[in-house]
Amino acid sequence: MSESLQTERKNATFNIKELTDTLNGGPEETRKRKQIESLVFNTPAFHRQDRFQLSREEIYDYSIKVYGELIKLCKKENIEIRYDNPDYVRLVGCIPEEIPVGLHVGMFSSSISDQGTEEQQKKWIPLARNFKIFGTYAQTELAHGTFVRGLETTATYDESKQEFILNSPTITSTKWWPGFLGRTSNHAVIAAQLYTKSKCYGIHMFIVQLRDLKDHKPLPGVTIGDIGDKFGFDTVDNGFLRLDNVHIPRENMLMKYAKVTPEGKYLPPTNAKVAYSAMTLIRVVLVRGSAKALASASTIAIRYSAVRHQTETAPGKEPQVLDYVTQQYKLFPQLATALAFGFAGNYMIDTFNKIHSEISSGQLDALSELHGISSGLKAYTTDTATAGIEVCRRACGGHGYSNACGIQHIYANVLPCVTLEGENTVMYLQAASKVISTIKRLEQLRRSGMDQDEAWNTAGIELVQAAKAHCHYFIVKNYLRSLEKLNMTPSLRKVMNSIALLYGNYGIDENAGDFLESGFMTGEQLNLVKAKILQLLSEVRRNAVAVVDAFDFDDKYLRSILGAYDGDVYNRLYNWAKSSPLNKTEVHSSYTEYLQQLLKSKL
Ligand SMILES: CCCCCCCCCCCCCC(=O)SCCNC(=O)CCNC(=O)[C@H](O)C(C)(C)COP(=O)(O)OP(=O)(O)OC[C@H]1O[C@@H](n2cnc3c(N)ncnc32)[C@H](O)[C@@H]1OP(=O)(O)O
Ligand SMILES: Cc1cc2nc3c(=O)[nH]c(=O)nc-3n(C[C@H](O)[C@H](O)[C@H](O)COP(=O)(O)OP(=O)(O)OC[C@H]3O[C@@H](n4cnc5c(N)ncnc54)[C@H](O)[C@@H]3O)c2cc1C
Repeated sequence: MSESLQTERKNATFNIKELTDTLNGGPEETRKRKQIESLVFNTPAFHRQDRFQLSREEIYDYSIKVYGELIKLCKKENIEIRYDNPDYVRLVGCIPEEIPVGLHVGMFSSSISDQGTEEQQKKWIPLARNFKIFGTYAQTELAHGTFVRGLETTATYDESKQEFILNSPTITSTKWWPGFLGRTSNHAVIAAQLYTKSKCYGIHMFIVQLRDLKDHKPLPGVTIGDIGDKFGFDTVDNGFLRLDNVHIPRENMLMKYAKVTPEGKYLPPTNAKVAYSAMTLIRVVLVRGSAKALASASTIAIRYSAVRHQTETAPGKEPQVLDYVTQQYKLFPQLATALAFGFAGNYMIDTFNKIHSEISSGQLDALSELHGISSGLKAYTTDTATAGIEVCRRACGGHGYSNACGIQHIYANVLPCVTLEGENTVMYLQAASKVISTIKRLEQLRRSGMDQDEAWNTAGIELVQAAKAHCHYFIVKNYLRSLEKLNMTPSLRKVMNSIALLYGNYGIDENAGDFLESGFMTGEQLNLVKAKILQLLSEVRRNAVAVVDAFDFDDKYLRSILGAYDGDVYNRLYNWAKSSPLNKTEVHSSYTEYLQQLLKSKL
């Protein structure tokens, strides 16, 4: 165990276990989490030491193996795989890979349970829940992701056969990006333009079988595959799909809200946007996901900064890099943000559960409110977490660039979240129709003769800024309210208050221009904010390692040499280097193939 980390832990002014329990929702919740986690951490099949040295094909193979192991484990332990089962959420939450179960449960099955009739649910949900079928959510196309109404895939009703016929009429209508579509899924919920009696009724969802259940071969009319290598998400076979006259029974259109009768009559839903429910669920989940990702990266960078000593500041004294105020100014706001987003994530899950049960019972009034807040917070938290994770990586210096750091993987998997489930600018704009002050500006533009679309586009930058400011304000308010409600010992409360104040003051400092421009604060007041931040950084310094310890990430989850609990960074780094595939033999084969020739040549 690193002496530096031991000292940090000894010097903490609060009880680490108390904070872990507080963040988990009580000691009993911590116990349940640890019990579930031990199932994963004690099953060797979930872990590969050489994970970061595998080829793309091997990584995909590994992710499917993990998927299978997870399903077996759930069956053995009697854990029902559904997104609203806390034990399942705990279990899947300690697997640090993207595996197909997320989309299968979170988008494929949830679309059916939210938008399917009782009969459809009776037929499909047991098949999905028992993994007799593997599903994904195929909406995005080559030419249209954001503009859902512009999708080109068609589902045309043929009343003589009571079937829908699905087609990708153009290259641009090829489904593109859906996760686990390329090689894994045999079914998909597909978004397509519904046609009946020669009239288009817009986007609706259809369950389509894509592959044979016996040999997994694509069914007639289905052309399907992986879209190729990406920045990250290397476990995922994001796919392409073309449909050529694929027939499905009428009953495969999800018909809880919108319906097509056997005779081909279209019956509209009370709110067409109810068809977007799966996207809303994942946007909500991503708020908590951002918090967890930033907490993981903060843990690695803060532990490493306590172990790392650099630059002799007095004879024989090389301080821990965590003692430099500049390092604290990089890292402690990330720690504070992770906590703030954690509370925002809890708020979103509670709000989602409340509104979701209203929607299930047919009351759709709060759908738009849920959409506004989930869009804004999804964008704000994924944007901020992505930037914060990179700050953590850079704070690890040179070793931060090695895959041994562990932050790269976190970054690569959070990065697409600023695009998937709604590109963030577009999501901010969805949240901005909800911010009162921007309406004034829009009215001004309208009075100057612009039409609604023109005015909206012209005010776009301000609208996005307003949405960001609103999300930030909401998160600060929710953070302070959540702390007030928690039952904590005075020593823990003191630490948590300092971190919350740091979050608030740092936010003002970062956006100082806006506060000055609006006349809300003077330069003198901003100087007070800066002084307060310095004071708070020194308060947080003493407890920083203990706070990240309280997140309680297992080393098997973090997979970081720089951020492991024992801080034995240098021995581990040396062993990591020795295990590099390039070091397998004493002399690499390229020597005899090329270098030796060069040495022998008479150039
Ligand atoms: C962090 C670490 C985690 C790691 C891994 C996680 C893995 C995750 C895996 C996930 C894999 C990724 C999986 C994927 O990526 S799945 C694909 C995700 N795709 C998208 O998210 C597409 C984004 N685009 C849209 O959602 C729509 O097209 C938007 C919203 C832009 C416009 O829409 P549309 O073109 O239809 O517009 P309209 O003009 O007809 O209507 C506008 C009106 O509609 C209201 N409205 C709009 N939407 C909703 C809604 N949902 N609930 C309630 N209401 C809604 C809106 O407020 C407005 O209301 P009002 O103002 O008129 O009253
Ligand atoms: C890793 C990953 C996984 C994915 N998984 C799935 C999946 O499982 N299923 C699925 O169906 N899809 C999936 N997607 C697709 C994803 O949902 C879309 O890529 C996303 O919704 C963005 O759409 P787009 O690609 O069309 O971006 P575009 O809309 O083309 O964005 C390009 C630029 O245009 C801007 N822009 C677009 N419209 C507007 C506007 N109205 N106002 C202002 N600016 C605008 C954007 O801000 C952005 O800067 C996935 C994508 C990725 C990267």
